[in-house]
Formats: sequence, structure tokens, C-alpha cells
Amino acid sequence: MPKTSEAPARIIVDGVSKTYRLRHTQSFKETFTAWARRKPISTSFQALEGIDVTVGEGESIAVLGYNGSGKSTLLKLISGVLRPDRGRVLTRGRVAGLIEVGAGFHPDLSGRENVYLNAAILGMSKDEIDAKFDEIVDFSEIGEFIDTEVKHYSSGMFVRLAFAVAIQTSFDILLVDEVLAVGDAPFREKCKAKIRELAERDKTLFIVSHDLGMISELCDRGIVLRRGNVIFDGPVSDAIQALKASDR
Ligand SMILES: Nc1ncnc2c1ncn2[C@@H]1O[C@H](COP(=O)(O)OP(=O)(O)OP(=O)(O)O)[C@@H](O)[C@H]1O
Repeated sequence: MPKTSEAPARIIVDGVSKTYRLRHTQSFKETFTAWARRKPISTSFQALEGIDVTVGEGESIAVLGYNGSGKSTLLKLISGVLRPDRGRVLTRGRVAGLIEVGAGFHPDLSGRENVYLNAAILGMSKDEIDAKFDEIVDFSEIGEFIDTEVKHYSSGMFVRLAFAVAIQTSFDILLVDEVLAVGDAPFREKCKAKIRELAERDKTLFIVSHDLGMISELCDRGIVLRRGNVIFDGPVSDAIQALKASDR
């Protein structure tokens, strides 16, 4: 049974399914040969099947599951990057997402220009960004690299800057997909402290991670996905047990 939060809902995932099309040919020649031999050119793969999840205001939720279980697909549906084939996803309030390392960054622009670009995409005005700029750079620890083109950044530097921008926006829902894993240990500690502070300020947090230690420190509730289905939804410690007890 899906758990229904008592707090007013921020996210409703209602009977959501998502299917991907897997292509089996690369070229026109291969497509023609497959067609002539009556072989399928593509097949479909169901990544999520009838998912029901309601997340309340101020909840911190972990999404757990082995590789390929559908966690990123679920986050992308909530962020609006993907659309469901069936069912619906409703969100209330502003959504900020840290979904892919470097996503939303323009490689030929400097860190500074990307801060302005990203923060504007996330709904901040120029004056708001000006006022927060130093705090963003301080948190990211990018230092003198702020005027370097981000194509020269390491993946950890990308994430530090993206995280620093996202937490300065006035979001209600923060989606974090595994990206913190590329940060080094001191930065991860700093992010954890920030995430705890955000949770105390009643932000809704939706975190995908394989780092069970981090998850159990930050989240109250855990959802376990297995092959596109929710197999557990409840207290995070029980979710971790359910994950460990399940197979791929
Ligand atoms: N664009 C796509 N086209 C085809 N198949 C896809 C696409 N994106 C994801 N998939 C498939 O859907 C399934 C779920 O992928 P998803 O990335 O949501 O899993 P995940 O639980 O986040 O995995 P991981 O722990 O490895 O990050 C996988 O089998 C994946 O290969």
C-alpha cells in the first residue's frame, strides 16, 4: 500500500507508467535488413509501472533501488523533464532539480555567467542573484575558477556550483539525483548539513542515492523501487532493510 502523507501534498504521482523505446538498428541499411527479415526495429521497455506516491510538505524522501530500477526516471518525471505515458504527476510550488552533473550549464560560459544563467532559469531576478552571488561562490568553494569556462571544471566542481545555486533559489521541492556522490567528503558533509537545514525549514526533499548512510541520516521516509514497481514505502530504516532483502 502506498503511504499517504498527512501534510498537505507537494508531489502527487498518480498511476504513472513510463515506457522507453529501445532501437535495435543504427543505420538505414540495418533498418532495411531488419524490415526485410521481419525482425523488430525497436522494442519497448517499461521503466515504471503504475507508480503511486504522495509526498507532503516538509518531507524528506529517499528513493532507493538497484541499478536500472527506475529511480532517475521517476525524478525526471517529477521535474517535468519527461512526461508519463499513463497517469499524472502533480507538483505544488517551485521545483529545483539537481538531476545530472553539469545539466543546465553552458560549457563555453564561465562559472560566473553560468550562475546567472542557472539562477535565472530557476526563477531568480538579476538583483536577487547579485545579492546572493558571493554566498553562492563561497558555498561552492570554486574560488578563483569562477571566471574560468565551465568546460574546464571537474565533475565535482560542476556539482558544487550547481548545488550552491539551487539552494539559494526559493524552491519548495528539491530533487537530488546521485549528483552529490561526485563531491568529495568535506563537500558532501557540507551538503548534508545544508539539506538538514532545508528540511527543518519545511522544504520537500526527494533524494536518489546509493549511499545508504547518507540516506538514513537525511531522510525520514524511503521508497524502494524494483524493476519499475514500488515494493516498499515507509520509514527509511525499514526501506533500507527492504532494499537489502530484495534482489535485482
Ligand atoms: N532514454 C532511455 N532510453 C531507453 N531506456 C532507458 C532510457 N533511460 C532509462 N532507460 C532504462 O530504464 C531503466 C531505468 O533507468 P533509470 O535510469 O531510471 O534507473 P535508475 O534506478 O536510476 O538506475 P541507476 O541506479 O543505475 O542510476 C533502465 O533499464 C534504463 O536502461
